[in-house]
Amino acid sequence: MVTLYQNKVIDQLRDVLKKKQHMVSVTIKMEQIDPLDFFAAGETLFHGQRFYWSDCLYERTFVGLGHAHVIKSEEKTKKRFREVEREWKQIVEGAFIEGQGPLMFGGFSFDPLKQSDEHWSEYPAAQFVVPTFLLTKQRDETWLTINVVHESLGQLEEMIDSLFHIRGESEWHRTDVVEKEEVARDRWIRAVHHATDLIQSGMIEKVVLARELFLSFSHRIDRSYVLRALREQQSMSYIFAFENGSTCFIGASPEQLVRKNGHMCETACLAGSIRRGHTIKEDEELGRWLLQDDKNRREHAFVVDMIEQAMNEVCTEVFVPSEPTLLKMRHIQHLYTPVQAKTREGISIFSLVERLHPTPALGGFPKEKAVQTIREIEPLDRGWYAAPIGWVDANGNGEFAVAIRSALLGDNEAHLFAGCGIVAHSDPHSEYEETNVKFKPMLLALEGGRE
Ligand SMILES: C=C(O[C@@H]1C=C(C(=O)O)C=C[C@H]1O)C(=O)O
Ligand SMILES: [Mg+2]
Repeated sequence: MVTLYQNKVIDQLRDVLKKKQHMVSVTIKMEQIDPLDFFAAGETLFHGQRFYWSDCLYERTFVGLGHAHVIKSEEKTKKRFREVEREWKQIVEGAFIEGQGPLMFGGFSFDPLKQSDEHWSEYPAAQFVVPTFLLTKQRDETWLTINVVHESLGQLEEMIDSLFHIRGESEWHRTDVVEKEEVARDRWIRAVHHATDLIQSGMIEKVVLARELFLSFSHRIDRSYVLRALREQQSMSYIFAFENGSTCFIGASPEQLVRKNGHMCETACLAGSIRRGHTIKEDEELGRWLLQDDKNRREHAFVVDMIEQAMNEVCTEVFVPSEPTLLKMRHIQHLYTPVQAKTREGISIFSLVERLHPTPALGGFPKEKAVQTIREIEPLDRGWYAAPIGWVDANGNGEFAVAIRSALLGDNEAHLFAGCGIVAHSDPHSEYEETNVKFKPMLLALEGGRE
């Protein structure tokens, strides 16, 4: 499939590598291929170095194989966003580009100051990768970008050969769950009580508390299988996977953090939840209830107010609808307010991410106090859960989702995460039930599609 262009590309790379540029990035048009077959084809040669991303509207899908360059930051302050931005600019400026240019994909941790758990050890405060091979599918067109830094051309030829074997008939493997454990369930319920006390005493107004579900499996989890299940089951979601060493962070999130294209940018307020109904009638009743429920409207309003203010500081023409609507996913419906704006001169996607993360949908309000409260009372390390994950291209355009409805996969185990917004009148039992609904997308994909 790549072979038609293989010799031409290798020759091109050979020529430009002679110029000793820091990175060479060449894009060629490819035949149509399912991006998941491309992801699966990297299983052996690029295991631990793959990523997958598709946006809510399937406008763009990216699959990365191999690491041409890795940008990492262990910085525990907001400097991490600027460090990544600086390094990315340097790479782009020093690159020889033919075609669309390189793109990097990665994410940030939720809170670098939180004591880190062993299972998140491969996920630092920030990490982005520029893949050796990037497949881009945009509408009906498919492109392959090859980014080369250190690899010898010999290795590259071998890698391209291996991609030639993609036949679009990958085998998928399902594995059985052998153990399911609600981690620190009682501590989480106590934390919710604690949070409502803090809110009622006026210390804080909203705080989001998350908990963990641990699963172990009879066999190795097939990441391509899980991605395919997510793609089939969770329409209108960002589907993502980021492999790092032996683990893979994966999910299907309905929540956009920010998208930037030139000066135009979008973000979204998503908070307030209820399950889907079993019948259309029940579903509509639940939706109407959600739109009018005081507790959920409060949860949502904190997010709208904060995002509107943050955007007004760096944008013009900020448009925020006055009332939320419903966003209905397979298992859950949310209150939703989309926001559009035009960035001021010199405002990068990194500064938007820095400003927005975490919104009160994932942190709380006021921001600093909420993050500190989470750090102190939440019985888990969020790692990259609930944090920004996404891509940035050579022109500084890109998109980030909020990495919820997600799990960290090891070989035979999975850590699933789900949280909910606690406000003054939150009832721990209903919040607990809300997290159960939010675990469903990952559970269904991992359990092999049985509901
Ligand atoms: C924290 C999560 O979801 C967030 C919390 C919501 C809520 O409490 O109503 C709704 C959407 C998300 O912003 C999660 O899914 O883990
Ligand atoms: Mg909620």
